[in-house]
Amino acid sequence: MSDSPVGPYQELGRHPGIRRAVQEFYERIAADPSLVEYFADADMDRLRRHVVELLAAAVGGPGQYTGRTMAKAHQGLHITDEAFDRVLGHLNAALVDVGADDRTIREVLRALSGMRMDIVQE
Ligand code: HEM
Repeated sequence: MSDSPVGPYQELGRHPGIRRAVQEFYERIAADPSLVEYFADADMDRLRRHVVELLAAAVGGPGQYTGRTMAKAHQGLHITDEAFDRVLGHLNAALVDVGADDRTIREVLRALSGMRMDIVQE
């Protein structure tokens, strides 16, 4: 019998844990006056579903990301570096809230930081 390694996907509580973190994340974004405007026309159910898929895949979980590319999804939104940093800050706080450990949080943030070039299009 072999032990199954506990990776960041398991540590986050698999899909249920990731869904809770993403719920928490968008509650924080909705409460941030500097960000709400960006999301005014967004389909939030689709967005949450796609972010869950993307995060799960980013931490080695099963399933596929079925949304648009990051460049396409954020095209025309004029997202600034400052807005990007605030969004990552809310994700960090949401992950702390759901009890993720530091190592997992660093791993998630590192994976997403690499998407800045595609998302920030001032
Ligand atoms: C690493 C950071 C980010 C990730 C991983 C991310 C991820 C995503 C994903 C997966 C989607 C859905 C794409 C689809 O449904 O096809 C999306 C859409 C969207 N994102 Fe981001 N995002 C990030 C940063 C940001 C920032 C900084 C903002 C604004 C300040 C933002 C605003 C939006 C909006 C408004 C949509 C919806 C667009 C629409 O439905 O028309 N995102 N994002």
